Amino acid sequence: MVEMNSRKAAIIGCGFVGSASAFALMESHLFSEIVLIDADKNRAEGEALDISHGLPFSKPMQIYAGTYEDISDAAVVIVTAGAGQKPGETRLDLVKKNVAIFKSIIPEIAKYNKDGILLVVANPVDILTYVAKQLSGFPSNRVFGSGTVLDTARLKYLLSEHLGVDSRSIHAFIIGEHGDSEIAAWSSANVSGVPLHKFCEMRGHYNHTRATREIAEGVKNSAYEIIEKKKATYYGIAMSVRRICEAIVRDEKSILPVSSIQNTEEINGVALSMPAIVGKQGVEGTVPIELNAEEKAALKESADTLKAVLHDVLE
Ligand SMILES: NC(=O)C1=CN([C@@H]2O[C@H](COP(=O)(O)OP(=O)(O)OC[C@H]3O[C@@H](n4cnc5c(N)ncnc54)[C@H](O)[C@@H]3O)[C@@H](O)[C@H]2O)C=CC1
Ligand SMILES: CC(=O)C(=O)O
Repeated sequence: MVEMNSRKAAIIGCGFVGSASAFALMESHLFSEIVLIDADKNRAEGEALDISHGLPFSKPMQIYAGTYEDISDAAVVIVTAGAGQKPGETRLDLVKKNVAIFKSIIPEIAKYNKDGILLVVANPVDILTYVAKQLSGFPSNRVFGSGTVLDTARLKYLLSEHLGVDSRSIHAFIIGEHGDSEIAAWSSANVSGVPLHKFCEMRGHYNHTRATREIAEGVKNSAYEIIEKKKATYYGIAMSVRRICEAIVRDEKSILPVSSIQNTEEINGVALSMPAIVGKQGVEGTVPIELNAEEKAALKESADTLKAVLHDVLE
Protein backbone atom coordinates (compact mmCIF):
# COMPACT_ATOMS: atom_id res chain seq x y z
CA MET A 1 0.00 0.00 0.00
CA VAL A 2 1.30 3.46 -0.95
CA GLU A 3 1.27 6.01 1.88
CA MET A 4 -0.29 9.32 0.79
CA ASN A 5 1.88 12.42 1.01
CA SER A 6 -0.40 15.21 2.26
CA ARG A 7 2.08 17.80 0.97
CA LYS A 8 2.02 16.51 -2.61
CA ALA A 9 -0.33 17.52 -5.45
CA ALA A 10 -0.57 16.58 -9.11
CA ILE A 11 -2.00 18.75 -11.87
CA ILE A 12 -3.22 17.02 -15.03
CA GLY A 13 -3.44 19.56 -17.84
CA CYS A 14 -0.98 22.47 -17.89
CA GLY A 15 -2.72 24.97 -20.14
CA PHE A 16 -3.91 28.36 -18.91
CA VAL A 17 -5.80 26.96 -15.91
CA GLY A 18 -3.33 24.23 -14.92
CA SER A 19 -0.29 26.50 -15.07
CA ALA A 20 -2.00 29.41 -13.27
CA SER A 21 -3.13 26.94 -10.57
CA ALA A 22 0.41 25.54 -10.27
CA PHE A 23 1.73 29.08 -9.82
CA ALA A 24 -0.93 29.93 -7.21
CA LEU A 25 -0.17 26.70 -5.34
CA MET A 26 3.58 27.38 -5.42
CA GLU A 27 2.88 30.80 -3.89
CA SER A 28 0.59 29.24 -1.25
CA HIS A 29 3.36 27.07 0.28
CA LEU A 30 0.74 24.37 0.88
CA PHE A 31 2.66 21.66 -0.97
CA SER A 32 6.30 20.59 -0.97
CA GLU A 33 5.92 18.65 -4.24
CA ILE A 34 3.81 19.26 -7.35
CA VAL A 35 3.83 16.95 -10.40
CA LEU A 36 2.68 18.42 -13.72
CA ILE A 37 1.31 16.19 -16.49
CA ASP A 38 0.13 17.24 -19.93
CA ALA A 39 -0.44 15.43 -23.24
CA ASP A 40 2.05 18.01 -24.53
CA LYS A 41 5.10 16.98 -22.48
CA ASN A 42 7.07 20.05 -23.52
CA ARG A 43 4.33 22.27 -22.13
CA ALA A 44 4.50 20.54 -18.73
CA GLU A 45 8.30 20.73 -18.71
CA GLY A 46 8.30 24.40 -19.70
CA GLU A 47 5.76 25.36 -17.02
CA ALA A 48 7.67 23.39 -14.35
CA LEU A 49 10.92 25.17 -15.24
CA ASP A 50 9.33 28.61 -15.43
CA ILE A 51 7.61 28.25 -12.04
CA SER A 52 10.74 26.69 -10.45
CA HIS A 53 12.71 29.81 -11.38
CA GLY A 54 10.53 31.77 -8.94
CA LEU A 55 11.38 29.47 -6.01
CA PRO A 56 14.36 31.53 -4.76
CA PHE A 57 11.78 34.26 -4.01
CA SER A 58 9.37 31.81 -2.37
CA LYS A 59 10.01 28.64 -0.33
CA PRO A 60 11.76 25.41 -1.34
CA MET A 61 9.64 22.78 -3.07
CA GLN A 62 9.83 20.38 -6.01
CA ILE A 63 7.77 21.15 -9.09
CA TYR A 64 8.42 18.93 -12.09
CA ALA A 65 6.90 17.39 -15.22
CA GLY A 66 6.11 13.74 -14.58
CA THR A 67 4.13 10.67 -15.53
CA TYR A 68 1.11 8.97 -13.97
CA GLU A 69 3.47 6.74 -11.99
CA ASP A 70 4.67 9.84 -10.17
CA ILE A 71 1.21 10.65 -8.81
CA SER A 72 0.75 7.46 -6.75
CA ASP A 73 1.20 9.25 -3.39
CA ALA A 74 -0.30 12.66 -4.30
CA ALA A 75 -2.95 13.64 -1.72
CA VAL A 76 -4.71 15.86 -4.28
CA VAL A 77 -4.97 15.29 -8.03
CA ILE A 78 -6.31 18.35 -9.87
CA VAL A 79 -7.72 17.73 -13.35
CA THR A 80 -7.74 20.77 -15.64
CA ALA A 81 -7.12 18.91 -18.93
CA GLY A 82 -9.67 19.60 -21.61
CA ALA A 83 -10.84 22.06 -24.18
CA GLY A 84 -12.03 25.47 -23.03
CA GLN A 85 -14.95 27.52 -24.38
CA LYS A 86 -14.47 29.58 -27.50
CA PRO A 87 -16.26 32.92 -27.63
CA GLY A 88 -20.03 32.22 -27.78
CA GLU A 89 -19.75 28.58 -26.61
CA THR A 90 -21.37 27.45 -23.36
CA ARG A 91 -19.65 25.14 -20.88
CA LEU A 92 -22.10 22.38 -21.79
CA ASP A 93 -20.97 22.61 -25.44
CA LEU A 94 -17.64 21.10 -24.33
CA VAL A 95 -19.15 17.91 -23.01
CA LYS A 96 -18.35 15.40 -25.78
CA LYS A 97 -14.71 16.45 -26.24
CA ASN A 98 -13.95 16.58 -22.54
CA VAL A 99 -15.74 13.37 -21.55
CA ALA A 100 -13.56 11.62 -24.18
CA ILE A 101 -10.45 13.17 -22.60
CA PHE A 102 -11.61 12.08 -19.13
CA LYS A 103 -12.07 8.51 -20.40
CA SER A 104 -8.35 8.44 -21.15
CA ILE A 105 -7.16 10.32 -18.03
CA ILE A 106 -9.25 9.12 -15.08
CA PRO A 107 -8.50 5.37 -15.42
CA GLU A 108 -4.77 6.24 -15.52
CA ILE A 109 -5.12 8.27 -12.31
CA ALA A 110 -7.09 5.50 -10.59
CA LYS A 111 -4.54 2.90 -11.71
CA TYR A 112 -1.69 4.60 -9.85
CA ASN A 113 -3.37 6.62 -7.11
CA LYS A 114 -5.76 4.76 -4.80
CA ASP A 115 -6.41 7.10 -1.87
CA GLY A 116 -6.06 10.68 -3.09
CA ILE A 117 -8.68 13.36 -3.65
CA LEU A 118 -9.73 14.02 -7.24
CA LEU A 119 -10.47 17.71 -7.78
CA VAL A 120 -12.14 18.29 -11.15
CA VAL A 121 -11.79 21.73 -12.73
CA ALA A 122 -12.25 21.10 -16.48
CA ASN A 123 -15.67 21.99 -17.91
CA PRO A 124 -18.49 21.26 -17.82
CA VAL A 125 -17.29 20.71 -14.28
CA ASP A 126 -20.49 19.21 -12.84
CA ILE A 127 -20.84 16.63 -15.63
CA LEU A 128 -17.13 15.77 -15.51
CA THR A 129 -17.26 15.37 -11.71
CA TYR A 130 -20.01 12.78 -12.11
CA VAL A 131 -18.11 11.05 -14.93
CA ALA A 132 -14.84 11.10 -12.91
CA LYS A 133 -16.59 9.46 -9.96
CA GLN A 134 -17.94 6.68 -12.23
CA LEU A 135 -14.63 6.13 -14.04
CA SER A 136 -12.44 6.20 -10.93
CA GLY A 137 -14.55 4.08 -8.60
CA PHE A 138 -13.40 6.41 -5.80
CA PRO A 139 -15.89 7.10 -2.99
CA SER A 140 -18.03 10.22 -3.54
CA ASN A 141 -16.34 12.26 -0.80
CA ARG A 142 -13.02 12.01 -2.67
CA VAL A 143 -14.27 13.16 -6.09
CA PHE A 144 -15.57 16.68 -6.34
CA GLY A 145 -15.42 19.69 -8.61
CA SER A 146 -14.45 23.33 -8.11
CA GLY A 147 -18.13 23.95 -8.87
CA THR A 148 -19.39 27.41 -8.01
CA VAL A 149 -16.47 28.38 -5.74
CA LEU A 150 -15.37 30.74 -8.54
CA ASP A 151 -18.90 32.06 -9.20
CA THR A 152 -19.34 32.67 -5.46
CA ALA A 153 -16.08 34.65 -5.42
CA ARG A 154 -17.38 36.69 -8.37
CA LEU A 155 -20.63 37.29 -6.49
CA LYS A 156 -18.76 38.48 -3.38
CA TYR A 157 -16.53 40.71 -5.50
CA LEU A 158 -19.47 42.38 -7.28
CA LEU A 159 -21.39 42.81 -4.02
CA SER A 160 -18.33 44.28 -2.32
CA GLU A 161 -18.03 46.85 -5.13
CA HIS A 162 -21.74 47.66 -4.91
CA LEU A 163 -21.77 48.01 -1.12
CA GLY A 164 -18.28 49.37 -0.46
CA VAL A 165 -17.51 46.62 2.02
CA ASP A 166 -14.77 43.95 2.32
CA SER A 167 -15.78 40.95 0.16
CA ARG A 168 -14.67 38.65 3.00
CA SER A 169 -17.45 40.03 5.21
CA ILE A 170 -20.07 38.93 2.67
CA HIS A 171 -21.73 35.53 3.18
CA ALA A 172 -23.55 34.47 0.06
CA PHE A 173 -23.49 31.51 -2.32
CA ILE A 174 -24.02 30.70 -5.94
CA ILE A 175 -25.40 27.15 -6.06
CA GLY A 176 -26.41 24.61 -8.72
CA GLU A 177 -24.65 24.26 -12.07
CA HIS A 178 -21.36 26.06 -12.70
CA GLY A 179 -22.98 27.52 -15.78
CA ASP A 180 -26.07 29.11 -17.22
CA SER A 181 -28.62 27.57 -14.81
CA GLU A 182 -26.74 28.60 -11.65
CA ILE A 183 -28.67 30.29 -8.83
CA ALA A 184 -27.75 33.15 -6.50
CA ALA A 185 -29.10 32.08 -3.10
CA TRP A 186 -30.20 35.59 -2.12
CA SER A 187 -32.57 34.56 0.67
CA SER A 188 -29.68 33.45 2.91
CA ALA A 189 -27.20 36.19 1.85
CA ASN A 190 -25.92 38.47 4.59
CA VAL A 191 -23.10 40.85 5.47
CA SER A 192 -21.64 39.77 8.81
CA GLY A 193 -25.04 38.57 9.98
CA VAL A 194 -27.05 41.54 8.65
CA PRO A 195 -29.55 40.34 6.00
CA LEU A 196 -28.41 41.56 2.59
CA HIS A 197 -31.48 43.68 1.80
CA LYS A 198 -31.08 45.51 5.14
CA PHE A 199 -27.38 46.09 4.55
CA CYS A 200 -28.16 47.47 1.07
CA GLU A 201 -30.53 50.01 2.62
CA MET A 202 -27.89 50.94 5.23
CA ARG A 203 -25.62 51.78 2.27
CA GLY A 204 -28.29 53.84 0.49
CA HIS A 205 -29.38 51.25 -2.10
CA TYR A 206 -33.16 50.83 -2.21
CA ASN A 207 -33.81 49.11 -5.56
CA HIS A 208 -32.94 45.65 -4.27
CA THR A 209 -34.75 43.68 -6.99
CA ARG A 210 -32.96 45.43 -9.83
CA ALA A 211 -29.54 45.39 -8.13
CA THR A 212 -29.64 41.67 -7.27
CA ARG A 213 -30.86 40.80 -10.77
CA GLU A 214 -28.00 42.77 -12.37
CA ILE A 215 -25.37 41.34 -10.02
CA ALA A 216 -26.54 37.74 -10.57
CA GLU A 217 -26.47 38.32 -14.35
CA GLY A 218 -23.00 39.84 -14.02
CA VAL A 219 -21.75 36.73 -12.23
CA LYS A 220 -23.35 34.39 -14.77
CA ASN A 221 -21.87 36.29 -17.70
CA SER A 222 -18.37 36.83 -16.23
CA ALA A 223 -16.76 33.95 -18.07
CA TYR A 224 -18.39 34.95 -21.39
CA GLU A 225 -17.15 38.52 -20.98
CA ILE A 226 -13.58 37.53 -20.10
CA ILE A 227 -13.37 34.88 -22.85
CA GLU A 228 -14.60 37.46 -25.39
CA LYS A 229 -11.90 39.90 -24.24
CA LYS A 230 -8.86 37.63 -23.54
CA LYS A 231 -9.84 34.14 -24.78
CA ALA A 232 -9.71 32.30 -21.43
CA THR A 233 -10.21 32.71 -17.68
CA TYR A 234 -7.51 31.46 -15.33
CA TYR A 235 -6.52 33.70 -12.41
CA GLY A 236 -9.88 33.55 -10.60
CA ILE A 237 -10.08 29.78 -10.96
CA ALA A 238 -6.43 29.40 -9.89
CA MET A 239 -7.23 31.22 -6.63
CA SER A 240 -10.32 29.03 -6.20
CA VAL A 241 -8.18 25.89 -6.62
CA ARG A 242 -5.74 27.27 -4.08
CA ARG A 243 -8.57 27.94 -1.59
CA ILE A 244 -10.01 24.42 -1.99
CA CYS A 245 -6.54 22.84 -1.57
CA GLU A 246 -6.00 24.95 1.56
CA ALA A 247 -9.21 23.56 3.09
CA ILE A 248 -8.08 19.99 2.29
CA VAL A 249 -4.41 20.18 3.32
CA ARG A 250 -5.10 22.12 6.52
CA ASP A 251 -8.20 19.98 7.26
CA GLU A 252 -10.10 23.22 7.78
CA LYS A 253 -13.70 21.92 7.52
CA SER A 254 -14.37 25.10 5.54
CA ILE A 255 -17.75 25.58 3.93
CA LEU A 256 -17.26 25.91 0.19
CA PRO A 257 -19.74 25.48 -2.69
CA VAL A 258 -17.92 22.63 -4.43
CA SER A 259 -19.67 20.33 -6.89
CA SER A 260 -20.39 16.87 -5.51
CA ILE A 261 -22.83 14.07 -6.16
CA GLN A 262 -26.13 14.94 -4.49
CA ASN A 263 -28.07 12.40 -2.54
CA THR A 264 -31.18 14.07 -1.17
CA GLU A 265 -34.81 13.18 -1.71
CA GLU A 266 -35.29 16.14 -4.08
CA ILE A 267 -31.95 16.03 -5.92
CA ASN A 268 -29.90 12.92 -6.62
CA GLY A 269 -28.02 11.17 -9.41
CA VAL A 270 -26.25 14.37 -10.43
CA ALA A 271 -23.27 16.46 -9.30
CA LEU A 272 -23.82 20.14 -8.61
CA SER A 273 -22.76 22.76 -6.10
CA MET A 274 -24.19 23.18 -2.65
CA PRO A 275 -22.25 24.50 0.34
CA ALA A 276 -20.20 21.59 1.68
CA ILE A 277 -17.77 20.98 4.53
CA VAL A 278 -14.32 20.47 2.98
CA GLY A 279 -11.44 18.92 4.90
CA LYS A 280 -8.77 16.27 4.54
CA GLN A 281 -11.36 13.59 3.69
CA GLY A 282 -12.67 15.79 0.87
CA VAL A 283 -16.39 16.55 1.01
CA GLU A 284 -17.15 15.66 4.62
CA GLY A 285 -20.78 16.81 4.66
CA THR A 286 -23.24 19.12 2.97
CA VAL A 287 -24.84 22.19 4.49
CA PRO A 288 -28.54 22.47 3.64
CA ILE A 289 -28.83 26.26 3.61
CA GLU A 290 -32.34 27.72 3.74
CA LEU A 291 -33.79 28.38 0.28
CA ASN A 292 -37.08 30.03 -0.56
CA ALA A 293 -39.60 28.36 -2.89
CA GLU A 294 -38.29 30.18 -5.99
CA GLU A 295 -34.67 29.19 -5.26
CA LYS A 296 -35.70 25.57 -4.60
CA ALA A 297 -37.53 25.41 -7.93
CA ALA A 298 -34.54 26.94 -9.75
CA LEU A 299 -32.18 24.45 -8.10
CA LYS A 300 -34.37 21.56 -9.23
CA GLU A 301 -34.37 23.01 -12.77
CA SER A 302 -30.58 23.31 -12.69
CA ALA A 303 -30.31 19.65 -11.59
CA ASP A 304 -32.72 18.61 -14.38
CA THR A 305 -30.63 20.49 -16.98
CA LEU A 306 -27.52 18.62 -15.84
CA LYS A 307 -29.34 15.30 -15.68
CA ALA A 308 -30.48 15.65 -19.29
CA VAL A 309 -26.87 16.20 -20.39
CA LEU A 310 -25.68 13.25 -18.28
CA HIS A 311 -28.38 11.08 -19.80
CA ASP A 312 -26.99 11.80 -23.30
CA VAL A 313 -23.40 11.28 -22.18
CA LEU A 314 -23.94 8.02 -20.34
CA GLU A 315 -26.29 6.29 -22.80
N1 LIG B 1 -14.23 25.15 -13.35
C1 LIG B 1 -13.95 26.41 -13.62
O1 LIG B 1 -14.37 27.32 -12.90
C2 LIG B 1 -13.12 26.70 -14.82
C3 LIG B 1 -12.86 25.71 -15.72
N2 LIG B 1 -12.14 25.96 -16.85
C4 LIG B 1 -11.95 24.83 -17.75
O2 LIG B 1 -10.64 24.29 -17.58
C5 LIG B 1 -10.29 23.57 -18.77
C6 LIG B 1 -8.89 23.99 -19.21
O3 LIG B 1 -8.91 25.33 -19.66
P1 LIG B 1 -7.57 26.02 -20.22
O4 LIG B 1 -6.44 25.70 -19.31
O5 LIG B 1 -7.90 27.42 -20.51
O6 LIG B 1 -7.37 25.22 -21.58
P2 LIG B 1 -6.00 25.03 -22.37
O7 LIG B 1 -6.37 24.61 -23.75
O8 LIG B 1 -5.10 26.20 -22.19
O9 LIG B 1 -5.32 23.79 -21.62
C7 LIG B 1 -5.79 22.50 -21.68
C8 LIG B 1 -4.59 21.59 -21.51
O10 LIG B 1 -5.06 20.25 -21.40
C9 LIG B 1 -4.09 19.44 -22.08
N3 LIG B 1 -4.69 18.15 -22.41
C10 LIG B 1 -5.64 17.87 -23.34
N4 LIG B 1 -5.89 16.54 -23.36
C11 LIG B 1 -5.10 15.97 -22.42
C12 LIG B 1 -4.89 14.65 -21.98
N5 LIG B 1 -5.57 13.62 -22.50
N6 LIG B 1 -3.98 14.44 -20.99
C13 LIG B 1 -3.28 15.46 -20.46
N7 LIG B 1 -3.42 16.75 -20.87
C14 LIG B 1 -4.32 17.00 -21.82
C15 LIG B 1 -3.71 20.26 -23.31
O11 LIG B 1 -2.48 19.81 -23.89
C16 LIG B 1 -3.63 21.65 -22.71
O12 LIG B 1 -2.32 21.97 -22.29
C17 LIG B 1 -11.39 23.89 -19.79
O13 LIG B 1 -12.31 22.83 -19.83
C18 LIG B 1 -12.03 25.14 -19.22
O14 LIG B 1 -13.37 25.31 -19.65
C19 LIG B 1 -11.60 27.19 -17.09
C20 LIG B 1 -11.79 28.21 -16.21
C21 LIG B 1 -12.60 28.07 -15.04
C1 LIG C 1 -14.51 29.25 -17.93
C2 LIG C 1 -15.26 29.16 -16.68
O1 LIG C 1 -15.86 28.15 -16.37
C3 LIG C 1 -15.30 30.31 -15.82
O2 LIG C 1 -14.44 31.19 -15.89
O3 LIG C 1 -16.24 30.39 -15.01
